[in-house]
Amino acid sequence: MTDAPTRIQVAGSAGTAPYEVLVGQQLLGELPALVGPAKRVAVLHPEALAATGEALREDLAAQGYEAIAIQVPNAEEAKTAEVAAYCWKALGQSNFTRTDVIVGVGGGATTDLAGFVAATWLRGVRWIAVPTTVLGMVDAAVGGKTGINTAEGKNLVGSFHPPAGVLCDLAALESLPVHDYVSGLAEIIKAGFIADPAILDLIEADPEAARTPQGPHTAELIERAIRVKAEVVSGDLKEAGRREILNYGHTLAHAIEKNERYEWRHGAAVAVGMVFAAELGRIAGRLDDATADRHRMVLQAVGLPVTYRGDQWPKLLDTMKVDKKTRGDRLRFIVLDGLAKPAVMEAPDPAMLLAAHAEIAA
Ligand SMILES: NC(=O)c1ccc[n+]([C@@H]2O[C@H](COP(=O)([O-])OP(=O)(O)OC[C@H]3O[C@@H](n4cnc5c(N)ncnc54)[C@H](O)[C@@H]3O)[C@@H](O)[C@H]2O)c1
Ligand SMILES: O=C(O)C(=O)C[C@@H](O)[C@H](O)[C@H](O)COP(=O)(O)O
Ligand SMILES: [Zn+2]
Repeated sequence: MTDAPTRIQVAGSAGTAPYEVLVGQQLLGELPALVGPAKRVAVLHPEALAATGEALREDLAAQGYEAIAIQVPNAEEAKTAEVAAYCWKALGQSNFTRTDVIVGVGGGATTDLAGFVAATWLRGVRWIAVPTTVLGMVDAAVGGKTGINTAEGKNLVGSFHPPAGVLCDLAALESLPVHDYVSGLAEIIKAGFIADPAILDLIEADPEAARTPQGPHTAELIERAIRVKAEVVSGDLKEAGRREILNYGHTLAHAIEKNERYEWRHGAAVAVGMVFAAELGRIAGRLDDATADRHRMVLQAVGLPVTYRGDQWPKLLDTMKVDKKTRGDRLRFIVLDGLAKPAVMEAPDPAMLLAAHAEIAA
């Protein structure tokens, strides 16, 4: 017998339906109920999860669905217009209609792509997220931000298209390489700094344990971070305001990812980006020294990076200009006015940006 899963509600907004995020073990039995009366199901998965994708496809076929598997490249290589076009072709060739359903199984890159394909195919079909990384569970699969990258930057094309449900099967984390597991901790730590400091206390108490799925607080950390995300997106699906707090650390992070040709994991870049944002807050006199220093300590304790090459600043600054929070020529950053007090900093003085950069420059 497995315990009943935890169910976290995400409210519908802007005309979208509410849905649940389930966290537990052996959740795939929940899939048919979510798929509902569709005739066809497309299981979109990365190369690394070929066996999982095929097992899921077979399972759905055994339940009577016309099930196809669409294999896409691992990680950010999947978040391109070319791969999206490949998926559209597969859907077209299987006569995929508006009542059919896409299931995205994988990390955040895969679910971002799957959601985007679902948002654009026939102007929108239902989709279900089955995240298999820490980062996917606590952040990417929840909230309906879907998208792909372009040559100019990260996530520049996309749509708000919430899933019909999210199944976080913690058993999937057993096969995740430690580097990827730890990368996901960055978004959990982000949730700690912007909204739920108990997360930071749990990680700081035993950072080594936080690095593994066997740690005593794994489920609690994941559920706490999901609750933060669910609460925020429930009130502001389309990022008209408060949702911007989820972008803490991301302005610089996305520029680093692009600069590294997406060879850095998103979470690693977010770790550096949060230290930068904390320094910006400190330099502006908005954030106390202890909270700013706490960023470096907790991130380093779990093995995340807190510095980046110092010679890249002009390129990073240039890329930050296309960040989605930018308005005209005004760069905007999420900073902290204190622990769990996120706020927007509008058009900071370039000298302040440079000073914050000096604090993260390796
Ligand atoms: N939509 C959102 O709100 C949102 C939020 C946060 C991040 N993101 C996006 O998520 C992406 C990062 O996601 P990620 O950190 O999950 O990385 P990822 O999706 O790139 O996955 C990392 C690697 O792990 C493999 N993998 C996935 N699950 C596995 C498993 N269980 N066992 C073994 N290998 C597995 C993947 O194939 C990939 O090679 C970025 O593109 C980021 O922009 C989106
Ligand atoms: O859900 C959100 O809103 C976020 O900003 C969560 C981020 O962790 C995530 O990386 C998101 O994809 C970034 O979105 P973007 O709008 O800056 O591309
Ligand atoms: Zn992120």
